[in-house]
Amino acid sequence: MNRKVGFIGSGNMAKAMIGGLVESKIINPANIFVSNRTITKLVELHETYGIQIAESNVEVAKKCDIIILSITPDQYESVIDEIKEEIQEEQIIVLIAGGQSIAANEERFERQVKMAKAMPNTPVLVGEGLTALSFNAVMTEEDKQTIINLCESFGKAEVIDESLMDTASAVGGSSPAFIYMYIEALADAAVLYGMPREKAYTIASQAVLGSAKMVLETGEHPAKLKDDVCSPGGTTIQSVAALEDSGFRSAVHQAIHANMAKLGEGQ
Ligand SMILES: NC(=O)C1=CN([C@@H]2O[C@H](COP(=O)(O)OP(=O)(O)OC[C@H]3O[C@@H](n4cnc5c(N)ncnc54)[C@H](OP(=O)(O)O)[C@@H]3O)[C@@H](O)[C@H]2O)C=CC1
Ligand SMILES: O=C(O)[C@@H]1CCC=N1
Repeated sequence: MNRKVGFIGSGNMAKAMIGGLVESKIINPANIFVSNRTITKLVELHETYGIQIAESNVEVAKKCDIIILSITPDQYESVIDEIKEEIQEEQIIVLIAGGQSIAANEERFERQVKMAKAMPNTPVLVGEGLTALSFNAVMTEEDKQTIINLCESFGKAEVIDESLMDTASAVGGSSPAFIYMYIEALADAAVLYGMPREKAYTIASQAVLGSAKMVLETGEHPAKLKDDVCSPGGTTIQSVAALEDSGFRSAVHQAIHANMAKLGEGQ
C-alpha cells in the first residue's frame, strides 16, 4: 500500500494495530506517522517498529492519507477541533472509539469528510484480529476497499450496518478481555490441581483457539460441537451442568448488557 497512515494516540489499541500492520508488510513503517500526548511513548514505538514520530496531531493530519483517531472517546471533540482545518477532501478519517458515531463526528468537522468507523480488537497484533467496519456516504468503493484491505492485513474485516456497531464493540472489541479471564480461570484451576502454570496457559489457550477454529471452519452449530465433547455419563457433561448451575451463560449476557449500557451513554 502506497498510502501514508497516521495514528493520533498511541495507546494499547494503536500499538496493536501498528504491530499488526508492520508485521503484515502491507505498508512500509516509514509511511506510518504516530502522535501521542506523551511524546516519550513514541520513541519506544519507533525503536520497535521503525514508525515515524510526529511532533503533533496536526502533523499527522497534514501528512497522512488515512488518519486513525486512536484516542479515548473523551478526546475526540478536542482532537477533531485541533485538526479539522487541515483535513482535505481526499483524506480518510477512521474512528475507532467505542460509542463514537459517524454522524456525530461528521458534525464536529462541520463539513462532509471521508469517514470510516472501525471497531478492531487487540488480536490484530498477531494477525488474528476482527475489525467491524462501516463507511459514510462520501467514501468511494475504492476508499472502502482500501480500508478493508488495511484491516484484512491483520485479521478478518466485517462490513456491518453502523446500527450494529455498538454490538460489534461489545462482542468483538471487548470480548478478548473476557476470553483472557476465562483462560486465566481455567489455568488457575489447572494450577490448583498441580499443573505448572506455563503448561496450564498453553493447554487452556490452545483449547480456546482450537474451539474457535472449529466454529469458524466446520460451520457446525456451537451447540453441536459442545454436544460432541460430552460423552454420555462422562466428565464433560458434569462440568457443563455445573456451569449452567453457576449461571455461566447468564453471566456472559450480563457482561454484554453492561457494555451496551456504557456505550449508550456515549462513554
Ligand atoms: N483497547 C482496545 O482493545 C480497544 C480500544 N478501542 C478504542 O481505541 C481507543 C484507544 O483506546 P486504548 O488504546 O485502549 O486507550 P489508551 O489509553 O491505551 O490510549 C489512548 C492514547 O491516546 C493518547 N492521548 C490522549 N489524549 C491525546 C491527545 N489529545 N492527543 C494525542 N494523544 C492523546 C494517550 O496518551 P498518554 O500516553 O499521554 O496517555 C494514550 O496513549 C479508544 O477510543 C477505544 O474505545 C477500540 C477497540 C478495542
Ligand atoms: O474498553 C473500551 O472502551 C474499548 C472499546 C472496545 C474495547 N475496548
